[in-house]
Amino acid sequence: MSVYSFSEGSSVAKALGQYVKSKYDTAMAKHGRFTLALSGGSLPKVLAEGLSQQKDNIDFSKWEIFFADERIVPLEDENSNYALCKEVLFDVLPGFVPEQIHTIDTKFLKQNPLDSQAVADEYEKQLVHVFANASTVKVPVFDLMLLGCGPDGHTCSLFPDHELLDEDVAWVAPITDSPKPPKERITLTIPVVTHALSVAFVTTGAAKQDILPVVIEDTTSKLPSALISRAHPDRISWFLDDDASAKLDKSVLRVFPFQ
Ligand SMILES: O=C(O)[C@H](O)[C@@H](O)[C@H](O)[C@H](O)COP(=O)(O)O
Repeated sequence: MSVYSFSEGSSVAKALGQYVKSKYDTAMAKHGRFTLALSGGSLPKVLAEGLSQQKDNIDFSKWEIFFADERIVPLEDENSNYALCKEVLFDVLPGFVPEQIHTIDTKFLKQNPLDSQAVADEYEKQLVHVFANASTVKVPVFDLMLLGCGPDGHTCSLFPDHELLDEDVAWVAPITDSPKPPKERITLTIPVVTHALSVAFVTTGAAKQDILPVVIEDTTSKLPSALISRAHPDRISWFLDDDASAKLDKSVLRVFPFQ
């Protein structure tokens, strides 16, 4: 596991941009496209800042984008992860192909009651379609997942002690009791997240400093972020600022290789 800490947010963004560019280069050399799963929360803005420094050397039309989790709301709703990413990323950086940005199918929102399982199943079909010829294993293999980590150790919409942590069949699952609002969401499941070739957690601010030692240093932790970090430590990077990393043992920190 590579844990990086930077003195300020702009340095986190710059490093994240360099890291994503290197994963994009590797994916392009390998299969001519870049498959990426994105979280909501604070991540999209940091990513946008980092990518704006790399944009001249990236062909965004080669990006195939899914959401690591999504709130079941209209696509233009202020709670939509897609809406947030559209505002700060897709509408700002050049070349994204709308058909390659995979949103939830909002036709289900017209139903009453809402069938969140149907939303998850349809999203899974989009994954099947995109990864049909690419995967030799029975789980999609993303080039990169960019995730957040909540102050309780959740990531995607995988929350501590939730039954979804045991899901080992579905690629996409609904959640109807999310402790972080809104309650109704879909999320990629742990098998999909842990099959990604690379996973980066991007987490800043003092509100995260108590949970990070548990997630990163406690090898028995059952918190979702810890379970994912431990599955394949060599594929995991953490991008933190010094407020977030303040209570980590300094021996876990690595020097960021691109600087
Ligand atoms: O849709 C969501 O709610 C996010 O995908 C969620 O999993 C987020 O990544 C974490 O809650 C961290 O959010 P912050 O980075 O804003 O703390």
